[in-house]
Amino acid sequence: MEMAPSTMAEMWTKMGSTIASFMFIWAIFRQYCPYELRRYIEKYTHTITGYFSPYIKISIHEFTGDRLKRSEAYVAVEAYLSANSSKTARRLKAEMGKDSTNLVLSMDEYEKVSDEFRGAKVWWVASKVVSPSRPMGYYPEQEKRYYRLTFHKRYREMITGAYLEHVVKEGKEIRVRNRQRKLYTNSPGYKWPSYKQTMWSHIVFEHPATFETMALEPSKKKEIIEDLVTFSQSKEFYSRIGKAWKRGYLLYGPPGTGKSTMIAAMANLLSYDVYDLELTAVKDNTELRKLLIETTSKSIIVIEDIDCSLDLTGQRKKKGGKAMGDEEKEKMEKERREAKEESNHGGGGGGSSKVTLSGLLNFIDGLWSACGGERLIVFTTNYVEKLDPALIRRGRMDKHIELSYCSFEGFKVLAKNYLRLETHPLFDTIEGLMKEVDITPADVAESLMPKSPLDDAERCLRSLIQALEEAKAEDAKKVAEQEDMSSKPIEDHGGAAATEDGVQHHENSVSEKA
Ligand SMILES: Nc1ncnc2c1ncn2[C@@H]1O[C@H](COP(=O)(O)OP(=O)(O)OP(=O)(O)O)[C@@H](O)[C@H]1O
Ligand SMILES: [Mg+2]
Repeated sequence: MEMAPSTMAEMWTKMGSTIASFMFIWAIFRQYCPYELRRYIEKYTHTITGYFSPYIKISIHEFTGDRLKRSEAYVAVEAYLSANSSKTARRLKAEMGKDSTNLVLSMDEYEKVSDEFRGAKVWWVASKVVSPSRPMGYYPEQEKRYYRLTFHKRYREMITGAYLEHVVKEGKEIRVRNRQRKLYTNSPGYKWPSYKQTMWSHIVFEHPATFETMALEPSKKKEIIEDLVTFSQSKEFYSRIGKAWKRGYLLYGPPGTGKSTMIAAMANLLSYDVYDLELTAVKDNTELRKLLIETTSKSIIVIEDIDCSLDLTGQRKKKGGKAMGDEEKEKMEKERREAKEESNHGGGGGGSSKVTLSGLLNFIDGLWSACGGERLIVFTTNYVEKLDPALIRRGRMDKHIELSYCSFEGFKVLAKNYLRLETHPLFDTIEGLMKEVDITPADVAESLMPKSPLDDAERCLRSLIQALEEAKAEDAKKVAEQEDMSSKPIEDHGGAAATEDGVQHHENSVSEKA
């Protein structure tokens, strides 16, 4: 029997208004019903519908019990769905992708997408639970995001086994492929609000340095690359020998010899993130541990100028006593540290850190340091001899790499990079001069940099020759002054002190120059 059109219309209107009233009442209920009561009702509604529904639901939460780190499963599902849902989802959100060149689409909150696996259909929903703000209103509402997977109970075994394995595996692969590498900092310049869940701030890591462009003796370069690659492929080995999967590198040498550049090259070689840890901005050992826990796998934790970051040299100073001329040296050293701190961190260090040497040692190889895995810890310093031996012993800092003045081989790499020159008649002159004086790769690079559009390769090489000749004249002047001073009997002590200062350090480096 067919219904009259007017009756049909009435019925639709009635149904529409019933649904609208129900939704209105539900909205009012959600708004004014106490949070606990609402959760209680929702819980029992789910239990009752669960008895009748043939569907199974699995939730994957962003933060699990300990709430310290995003759950790995959530992150993998997020990546999997971003790649697979952008063609079917109707509401998408866009984020900047790798190398900041493209937008990556992923499903928006409350969006539902379907997926198929070996003939079984499943549905994914991105959702969140909003917990209410605290009574004093100081902390804002907290959002707990999760993905919910729904599927028919007849596929239970396959979905909980093979399908979820497939999602996590593919999600992880997608993440590695699309990963936009990040440079993190804990510097106070980027103060985080107290309710924010992470203590690190980050920007995209875009440093172009590679080992290829680094001026370094070829055999040393090869050795470092092999060491890094072996480390990154040794997951099984580390677990077999019962050691946390991490490795410490100590980079030391005079300013401008490429320590920071090498860190960027390491990150680019292994596709790791970089955590630039500013120790003076860390309140105490507890905060240091929190920062460590929040670092992710496949990363390099860097502490630059470790000798300037903490008073890790205090014990040694007390033991050694004061030699003649030490006061002046100490003053100069203090100025150098302050200048370094300011240039590295825009003067934001503050210096009120209560991090101790033992806190730092714990950070490097305590129990907490093993969480996460696949991590490099890199320290840099200009004065390796000033660091506490405990800090840099093998096992903590496994590999000590000295970066020294530029060798002729190093110069050739720079000439190739900067001027596209493999050989030139002026190379012989440069080689001769480089044997006589020390010059940092930073100074060579600066001389080879064209200063005007008219500067051709030859002009740049001549500019380097001039810099080398000036350095040679400067050295000769210093030697003459020293000889002059040591010829006076009263200044014998001065001569002794001089063996400890920069000149001595300089000579050591010459002998090690490639
Ligand atoms: N070995 C090198 N190969 C190529 N370029 C280099 C090298 N060393 C230095 N440079 C150039 O010099 C600049 C300064 O180098 P870098 O900042 O790495 O020195 P550093 O050793 O970290 O100095 P500091 O001790 O003052 O921090 C870099 O931008 C880079 O262009
Ligand atoms: Mg540096």
